[in-house]
Amino acid sequence: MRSGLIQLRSSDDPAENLDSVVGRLREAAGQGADLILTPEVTNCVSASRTRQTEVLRHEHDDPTLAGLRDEASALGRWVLIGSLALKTDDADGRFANRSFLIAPDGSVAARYDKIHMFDVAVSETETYRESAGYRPGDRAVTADSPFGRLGLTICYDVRFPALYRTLAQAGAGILTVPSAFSPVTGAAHWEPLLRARAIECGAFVLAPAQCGTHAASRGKQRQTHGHSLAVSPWGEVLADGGTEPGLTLVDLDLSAVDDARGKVPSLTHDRPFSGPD
Ligand SMILES: O=C(O)CNC(=O)[C@H](CS)NC(=O)CCC(=O)C(=O)O
Repeated sequence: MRSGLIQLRSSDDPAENLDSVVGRLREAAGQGADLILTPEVTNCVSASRTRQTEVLRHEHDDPTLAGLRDEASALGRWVLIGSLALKTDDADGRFANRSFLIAPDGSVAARYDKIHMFDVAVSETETYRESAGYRPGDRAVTADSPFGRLGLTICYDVRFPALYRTLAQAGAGILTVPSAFSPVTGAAHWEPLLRARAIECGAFVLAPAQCGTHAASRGKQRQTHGHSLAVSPWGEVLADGGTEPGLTLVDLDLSAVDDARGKVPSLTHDRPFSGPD
């Protein structure tokens, strides 16, 4: 099967972002992609609560979700919307950071809310507090497709290997990690983390990414690492999307999952242990 990783430099204007994603989806379908993936916060990259409150919508009337469902069915392809920032009915006004798997008939096959929140001080001048704006999820999600079982995750989740082990042991052979990684942590950690998850799970890792310099908010320009990555179950980097927006096509030989797990069956070797005291 052929996968297509869409790399975006999303702005804080959802209509503009929808236009560019639809263009890339058509390009990917034209090149024969069966499963097409977009990055985290495909609809809007913004650190301004005011701007988000103005432009974001609830899932039931979100134009990006509606538009991408229509496009998936028009093209007859599977589409993993890495995530959409969406309004919720929570009293504290926090948003959801939600990933969607769309089937070729346009239906929502699965939805996943990012569990782990990026509350991190990368340096004195670069800090993130995702939990201030977003409500974390609390459920691991898999979904069945013609390409086997998918395990859905988002970005900072990649640092929590227990989630991936759970998904792999639940039968996922493709793990999705749509992201908007920070440039500093991206340079140091992005590739090794993704390769480690692929190796320990014996699973393909597909990680479409945001890249470049995004719209300024609160006087600060947000930058993201790019380098959309596809990794084989043996841990090899199959493709790297570089630093510019674009489309990366990757052919996946799905038998590589059983091959890798046959050679190193570590997923079946968990042992109970006690301590430390
Ligand atoms: O901000 C939004 O609108 C959506 N959320 C994100 O982009 C999140 C929180 S800032 N980014 C990450 O999780 C990057 C993780 C990362 O860079 C690392 O683990 O090192």
